[in-house]
Amino acid sequence: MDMEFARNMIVDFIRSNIEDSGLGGAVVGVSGGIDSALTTYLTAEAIGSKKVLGIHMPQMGITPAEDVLDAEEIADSTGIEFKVIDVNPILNTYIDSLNREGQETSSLVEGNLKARIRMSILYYYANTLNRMVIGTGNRTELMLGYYTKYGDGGVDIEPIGDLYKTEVRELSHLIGISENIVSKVPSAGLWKGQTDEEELGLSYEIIDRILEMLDRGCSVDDAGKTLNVSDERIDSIIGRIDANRHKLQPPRICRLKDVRRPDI
Ligand SMILES: Nc1ncnc2c1ncn2[C@@H]1O[C@H](COP(=O)(O)OP(=O)(O)OC[C@H]2O[C@@H]([n+]3cccc(C(=O)O)c3)[C@H](O)[C@@H]2O)[C@@H](O)[C@H]1O
Ligand SMILES: Nc1ncnc2c1ncn2[C@@H]1O[C@H](COP(=O)(O)OP(=O)(O)OP(=O)(O)O)[C@@H](O)[C@H]1O
Ligand SMILES: [Mg+2]
Repeated sequence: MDMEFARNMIVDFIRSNIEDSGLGGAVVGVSGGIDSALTTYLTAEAIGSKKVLGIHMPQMGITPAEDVLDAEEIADSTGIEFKVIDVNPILNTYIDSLNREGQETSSLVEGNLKARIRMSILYYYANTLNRMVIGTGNRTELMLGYYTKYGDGGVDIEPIGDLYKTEVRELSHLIGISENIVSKVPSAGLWKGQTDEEELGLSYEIIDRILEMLDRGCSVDDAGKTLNVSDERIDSIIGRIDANRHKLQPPRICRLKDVRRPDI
């Protein structure tokens, strides 16, 4: 891919979507990870840093301490407005209230809740400031459904949604995002020690090559042989794509056209 060309297209996409909406700017969740770093840089380039609010939302005890420093560095180098909001008190209030119902929970359930709390905070500011929430999902995550529905997936536009994770790294490198952010181990940060590649069972380099090959119509067999990956691993990727396809569709509506009386 011509990365300079892609960069210009993404910047134009952000600018024109915000202009067409009549909204006055952007709100981005800045985790200190590469996806939100790249999105923040491109959004600041598109509409000017003064119209971008970045919000870091750590969960004390779970979010690594260096993430806030990395998020601050992204804000400093782009010149955007920046806030830090601790999600712990909000999360604890939810969990205390829900635990009283006696239902058992899990780190995945609580992690998804945390992602939805972050989404609510971003929309609180988008509503208040008359701005758009900018998504940070990449093509790999969107194809796999590797995000929380209505959590980090609950956004207004997805500017980097057609870049594979490995292309996100390439473009971030090209625009000069600091090496410690570009080379950081990807993590959703939903529970302590979580990493994307451990949960997905393969590296992003391999996943992206599998996705590219499947996209070109290659068989599981061909992809497996070319990449030296077992059929089971490739099937697990296909399984994720199939099981999570609903996340990319609007909720299905039960259509009643055939039973509606013509005189009403
Ligand atoms: N066929 C279907 N049609 C319509 N809806 C369907 C459905 N199947 C499930 N659902 C709904 O979807 C729900 C499950 O989806 P969801 O709530 O998203 O939860 P789920 O997909 O189970 O979990 C989220 C996954 O994304 C990962 N994640 C989350 C956040 C950030 C990142 C990151 O990389 O930063 C990664 C996380 O580690 C986990 O593996 C079900 O409870 C149900 O409500
Ligand atoms: N602590 C956080 N503070 C603010 N936003 C967050 C936080 N954690 C997650 N998010 C939001 O959720 C998005 C999805 O997380 P994800 O981990 O996929 O992206 P990333 O952290 O930017 O990059 P990486 O995948 O390499 O860790 C982030 O890009 C960010 O917008
Ligand atoms: Mg992350």
